[in-house]
Amino acid sequence: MKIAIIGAGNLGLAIAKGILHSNGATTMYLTKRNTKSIQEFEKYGNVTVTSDNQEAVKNSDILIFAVQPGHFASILEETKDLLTEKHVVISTITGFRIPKIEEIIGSDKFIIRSMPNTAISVGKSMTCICSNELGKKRVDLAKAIFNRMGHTMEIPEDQMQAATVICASGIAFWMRLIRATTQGAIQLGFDAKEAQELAMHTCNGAASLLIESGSHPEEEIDRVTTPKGCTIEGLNEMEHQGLSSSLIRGIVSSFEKISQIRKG
Ligand SMILES: NC(=O)C1=CN([C@@H]2O[C@H](COP(=O)(O)OP(=O)(O)OC[C@H]3O[C@@H](n4cnc5c(N)ncnc54)[C@H](OP(=O)(O)O)[C@@H]3O)[C@@H](O)[C@H]2O)C=CC1
Ligand SMILES: O=C(O)[C@@H]1CCC=N1
Repeated sequence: MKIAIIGAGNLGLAIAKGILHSNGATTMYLTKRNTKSIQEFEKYGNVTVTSDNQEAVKNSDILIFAVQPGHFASILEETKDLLTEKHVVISTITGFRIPKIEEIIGSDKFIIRSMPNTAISVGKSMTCICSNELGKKRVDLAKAIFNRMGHTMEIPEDQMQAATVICASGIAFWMRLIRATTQGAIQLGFDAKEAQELAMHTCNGAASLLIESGSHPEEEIDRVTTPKGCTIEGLNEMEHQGLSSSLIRGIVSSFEKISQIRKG
């Protein structure tokens, strides 16, 4: 597969690492305006680093756009005349709806909207996908690409904004929870390194329990909460302090912010 990542920033480079570590590309173009910081990627023999988006588009089939929302329209304008039937346009751009992409490049192109997260760099992204009408013929291809680097779910475009919050921003939310747990562990006497190890592996174990057993979180909580024990004591205190409520409110605020980005 000949893949171009247009906008090799935080997400673009995470995708590049995921693809390179899973040997998912025959050739890869990485673009950004200032290429100095990513020059090292050329050590992979099949990677070309350039600021020339048109060169990347001409020499690739799968185009993954990972630029800031405000830059996307002009980059599509710059490259649209080079798009042919070989190209699959994959956008990761927050709040940029498919009809808006079609307005610029036409509805006769294979368009996929994807929402990965930065865990794609280690092959653990939860990636949501939708497409335009024509792009339905390339959804399986897009899933195959992203399944190599985690788990995918096809969803209607109307749910993409919510998926952005839960899956993409979600990485930051979970990081903060792991960090807070680490701080608690330090207060209880572990050194910082041990504390983080305890927090992240316990988090990993909790997610794996659900993924592998298919059980409901409350079922697993019931298995841990000894009557009159320490777990229920801690859990109830967290809820008195608004743990679930603050998470839900944060998720909704994040969702509303995307509506503002879209209007902007
Ligand atoms: N970060 C994340 O976890 C996620 C981000 N997203 C979405 O992905 C997109 C990228 O986010 P993120 O990676 O955080 O942003 P970054 O700012 O880190 O990356 C954007 C990159 O685009 C490059 N760029 C800007 N203009 C051009 C241009 N004309 N041609 C080529 N490259 C260009 C910038 O480099 P330079 O200035 O050198 O050109 C920069 O490296 C956003 O739309 C975001 O909403 C979606 C899911 C998760
Ligand atoms: O914070 C943001 O706006 C982007 C979209 C999701 C993750 N990062």
